[in-house]
Amino acid sequence: MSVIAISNLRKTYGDKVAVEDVSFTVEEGEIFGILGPNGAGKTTTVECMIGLTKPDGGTLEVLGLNPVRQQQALTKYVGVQLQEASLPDKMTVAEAMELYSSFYDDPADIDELLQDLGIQDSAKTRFAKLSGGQKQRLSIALALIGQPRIAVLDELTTGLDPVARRETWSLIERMRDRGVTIVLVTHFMEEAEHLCDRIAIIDAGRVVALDTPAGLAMQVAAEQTMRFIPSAPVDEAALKALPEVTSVSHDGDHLVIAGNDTVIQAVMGVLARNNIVAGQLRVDQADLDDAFVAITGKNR
Ligand SMILES: Nc1ncnc2c1ncn2[C@@H]1O[C@H](COP(=O)(O)OP(=O)(O)OP(=O)(O)O)[C@@H](O)[C@H]1O
Repeated sequence: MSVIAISNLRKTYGDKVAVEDVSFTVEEGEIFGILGPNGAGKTTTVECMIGLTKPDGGTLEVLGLNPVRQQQALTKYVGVQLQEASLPDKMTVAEAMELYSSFYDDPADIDELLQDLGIQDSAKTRFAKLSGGQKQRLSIALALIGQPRIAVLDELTTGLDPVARRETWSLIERMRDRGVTIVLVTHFMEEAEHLCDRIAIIDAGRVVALDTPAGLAMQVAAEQTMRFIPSAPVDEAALKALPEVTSVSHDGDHLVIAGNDTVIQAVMGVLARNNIVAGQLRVDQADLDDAFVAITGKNR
């Protein structure tokens, strides 16, 4: 079941087209990633989705509500953690949670949520004294206090060290396990690959690809490259004659063979029949990073 449906969304600021034409749907219970270069229109898209920004064109429906006309109703069901969210320096974690919880008719239990997110020991700590990781946990807690059905997280792990980032990932997974649908805007390929069920790549205000992380990688995975040092001279003409092989070249002692997704089995078969061992074998397969670069045509 779709919980978010965006169709031909358009938003301009004066002459500047922030979102040209964006359409996608988000299914209940999934982690949906929005990926794209700087200035692609990701934040504008999610701001329109939650009713913070009024679109110039297109239709949006979130949980059956219109974000423009029914924004107030929508806030009950959608938890939001936007870029650079900040609280007064002197406000403690517990005070922030109480303040936010007062906005909702049926808020989550504050102690339970803090415990779940591992910041119960910081309940009396003031915002200014929290570490980057603790601030992120608090922002997740605030996004969840209203027991939302959808959580929108924009650049949640930017600025976090790798350990804190991985901890945040497991929090996001726990959120999903509670049944919350998650829309995640991210710059990190690894994060999208690890967490997202599906990803929309947005470039220059348009969706240029939409698939699972593996599906996106597959779009550019037609070619694989294997490199190895053969234990004895190889009949290169025989390798080149294989239908799976597109090229055979040398890099020092290494033989470099490119081909389709079954090239490895084909080459290994020839080597085995000739009692040749492939030393220091390395296979390079296209990943989401390659897909992103290929799809957007931009190196990041
Ligand atoms: N309030 C605004 N006024 C004018 N231009 C804006 C405004 N908000 C966004 N833009 C422009 O619209 C374009 C899309 O911005 P947006 O913030 O949606 O991109 P983004 O993909 O989220 O980028 P980033 O990854 O850098 O956060 C950018 O060129 C941006 O400068």
